Parts: sequence; structure tokens; C-alpha cells
Amino acid sequence: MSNHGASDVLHSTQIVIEQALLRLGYDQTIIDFLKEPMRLLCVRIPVRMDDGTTKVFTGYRSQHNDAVGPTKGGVRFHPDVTENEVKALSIWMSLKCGIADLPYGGGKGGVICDPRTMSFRELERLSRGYVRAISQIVGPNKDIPAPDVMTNSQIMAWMMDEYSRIREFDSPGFITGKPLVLGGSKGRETATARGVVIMIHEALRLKGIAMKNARIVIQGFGNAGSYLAKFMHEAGARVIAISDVHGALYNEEGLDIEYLLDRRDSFGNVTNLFPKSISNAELLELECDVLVPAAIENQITEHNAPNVRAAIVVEAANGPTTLEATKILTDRGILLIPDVLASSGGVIVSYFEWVQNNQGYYWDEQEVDDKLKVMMIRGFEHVYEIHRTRKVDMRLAAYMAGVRKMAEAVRFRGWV
Ligand SMILES: NC(=O)C1=CN([C@@H]2O[C@H](COP(=O)(O)OP(=O)(O)OC[C@H]3O[C@@H](n4cnc5c(N)ncnc54)[C@H](O)[C@@H]3O)[C@@H](O)[C@H]2O)C=CC1
Ligand SMILES: O=C(O)CCC(=O)C(=O)O
Repeated sequence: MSNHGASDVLHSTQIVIEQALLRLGYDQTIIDFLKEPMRLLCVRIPVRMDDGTTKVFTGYRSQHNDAVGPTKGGVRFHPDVTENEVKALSIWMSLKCGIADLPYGGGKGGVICDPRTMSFRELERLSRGYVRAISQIVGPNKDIPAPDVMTNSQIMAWMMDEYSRIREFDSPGFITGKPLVLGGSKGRETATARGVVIMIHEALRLKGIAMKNARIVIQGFGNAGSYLAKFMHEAGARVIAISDVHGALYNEEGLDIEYLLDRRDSFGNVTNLFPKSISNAELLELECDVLVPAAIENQITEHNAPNVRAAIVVEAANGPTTLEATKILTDRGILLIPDVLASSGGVIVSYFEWVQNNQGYYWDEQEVDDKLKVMMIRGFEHVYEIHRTRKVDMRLAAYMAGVRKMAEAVRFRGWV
């Protein structure tokens, strides 16, 4: 997998944060404060490998700002993780929490590694080592990790167990995205995709396009992309293309999603089992009603944005569209539902999981889904209203909605 331009994502985020705060009437001091995470830890994690050697991994935990409450956000295991990427991801988490009005600031972690080449036990030792390395700055009321790219409920379970051992009492509220038997929430596994579906419903309604037979193209077939394909198929839409890191599959009549779900591996790989019809680059330029990037950063750029032939782009991934591409899509009248709004279903249900852990009382899946829907639609309406009344693009509108509460909290606390 190629490097996807991590330093750019931090810089572009800072540009939009600054624009948002200026539009909201904040001064340079708050801008300087919120443009960077308030805390960033870089750790070295020695891990005993199965062959008896010890390998040292590098990891990060970035805490953007905790004025609103504890910081919250996933941990990514990926070879291309960088300090700047983790910093940007933590800022995006703040914006997601702000839009959804959760009592959190943003945090994010990452470890430079490739889980696809590691054994189960090596992954366990790495997960536990990461928690030992960051244990001083995390905790149920400090900073609460969760899954992200190439991490899952098993990794959350090891991390929770390690943290509980260090603190010497069971701490389910330390991390979310856990297996159900360890205090996970019903609906967390599917939450990111469920949230994206709700956004697609809203966007189709605005564009006057029916869900039935709407043509959907999805890049990425992992946690976010594969469940999304399933839910869109169940809703009567036509998923005409999907992809993973190896390439893309395309069928204008609609793909057999059930079959693909059945064949995909735990890293979201499936296209390697079939003769590929098209490339990832071609997938992004297919004519469709809704294009959903659900893989990694910087996929829609100034180079391919003029060729995007979708009525709606819904960003399930974090940072899939550059700022230049955002402008091109907006100018072309394509409705863009930005990442910090569209992919907030995961952290919203993580919040529900944390609430359930704190109260020791667990909800059924319908209750989770109903509450998620209310919060996603409220977020959408808020962002769309800012976009309409302040005449700013959807990304800037989302940043304005997302950063306001944090800026207010910083001011009330008297920090700047
Ligand atoms: N899992 C979650 O709860 C949330 C995930 N997200 C974001 O959604 C995106 C996907 O995350 P997950 O589905 O959890 O990851 P995952 O690790 O489960 O799946 C990633 C998918 O993207 C594919 N992929 C990787 N590199 C690619 C490339 N260069 N071109 C095309 N496909 C590629 C992989 O093959 C895999 O199918 C990420 O940006 C993540 O930050 C956002 C909110 C929550
Ligand atoms: O569930 C969470 O707390 C965070 C999910 C996440 O990392 C994200 O939204 O990018």
C-alpha cells in the first residue's frame, strides 16, 4: 500500500480549522491552540516475535484537546502511520465529537506495523505493549481508545485486559469496540456503516434520488465498506462496484454482495479471489449516484475530482478527499458529506458503549440504532443549515459545527 500523503492531511486540516474559527469570530490565540494537539506521545514498543527475536515498533497517541471532556478515538495498525497523520486524525475526532455533541475531545493512536504479516500471538503482544507504553495518559476518564484501520474487537479485548491488569481492577470503560461478552455495545461493529447509510438517505432525499436501484460505488471492503455494502443492498440500492487494496470489482447490474461478504477475509480483502474488472482509480470515476470512499486518505484529489461522475460523495473514510478536490466537487454541484459528519457513527456508538459500561446497564440493538439515527440526523441538519445560511462548502460547515463547542469550552475554562 502506498504512502498516502500524511503531512498534507494535517496541513489541510489546519487550514480549515483556521477558516472555521475565523468565521465563528475567534482570535488567533484560540486558532494557534486548536490547530495542534495539546499532547502527543511517541512510544517504542519492544515485542518478542514468534521466532525468538525482538522487534521494536513505534507508536503514537495524540490528544487534540480535552476542554470538553476525555479524549476519544481509535487506534490504527498500519505500515504507513506517521506522527502527522495521527495528529490530523485526532483533530478530526474532536470535530466528530463536536458535531455529534458528545462529551469528549478528540484523540487517536497509531502503531507502525503490518498486522497482515504478524501472527495472532505477536499481535497480542504488540497490543498489550502499546497499552503499557501509553498507560499513563489514557483511562476511562482521560482518553478512551477504540478500533480503526486493521484493529478489531479482539485487539480491543487484549488492550482492555492489559489496562485492567495495570490498574488492578476491571476497566471496561477504558476502551470501546470490545466484544459483547466483555462489555461491548450491540451495534458498535456495524455503527460506522449504519451512520453512513443514514447520511446517504438524507443526501439522496436532498438530491431527489430514490434509494431503490440507486447506484452505489464503495472503495474499501473492511469494517466500514463491507457493512455499508450489505446495508445498501438490503435497502434496495444497487452496489455496482467495491474495492480493496488489491483492486476493484464492477458490475453495472449490481454485485452479489452476500457472496462477497462471505468470502472476504478479516482485513477486508476479497478482490484477490476474482479476476478484477477495474482498478481503484477507475472505480472512483465510475458513473453512479453515490460514491463512498471507505478506505484511506487522499483518494479524491485535484487530478481525478474533475472526472468523478457521482451525484453525491459520502466520506466514510477519514480524509479521503483533498481540499483542492473538495473545491472542485463543490463547484461541480456534487453534494459532499464530509468525513467528520459521515463517519461519526462509530464514535457515537462508542460513546453509547462507554455510557453503558459506566452505568452497568446494557441496551438492545434497536435502542442503539434509534439513538444513533437521532444523533446523525441532528448533526446532518446542523451542518447543512450552516452550509446553506453561511454559504460555505459542506466541509467548512462541518468544521464550524464541530469546533464551536470546544472553542467555547476552552474559553470558559480560561485557558486562553
Ligand atoms: N472502523 C471504524 O469504526 C471507523 C473507521 N473509519 C474510517 O474508515 C476507513 C476504513 O476503516 P475500516 O473499514 O475500519 O478499516 P479496515 O482495515 O477494516 O478496512 C480497510 C479497507 O480498505 C482497503 N484499502 C486499504 N488501502 C487501500 C487502497 N490504497 N485502495 C483501496 N482500498 C484500500 C482494505 O483492503 C480494506 O478493504 C478509515 O479511513 C477509517 O479511519 C471512520 C470511522 C470509524
Ligand atoms: O469509536 C471511536 O471512539 C473512534 C472511531 C474512530 O477512530 C473514527 O471515527 O475515526
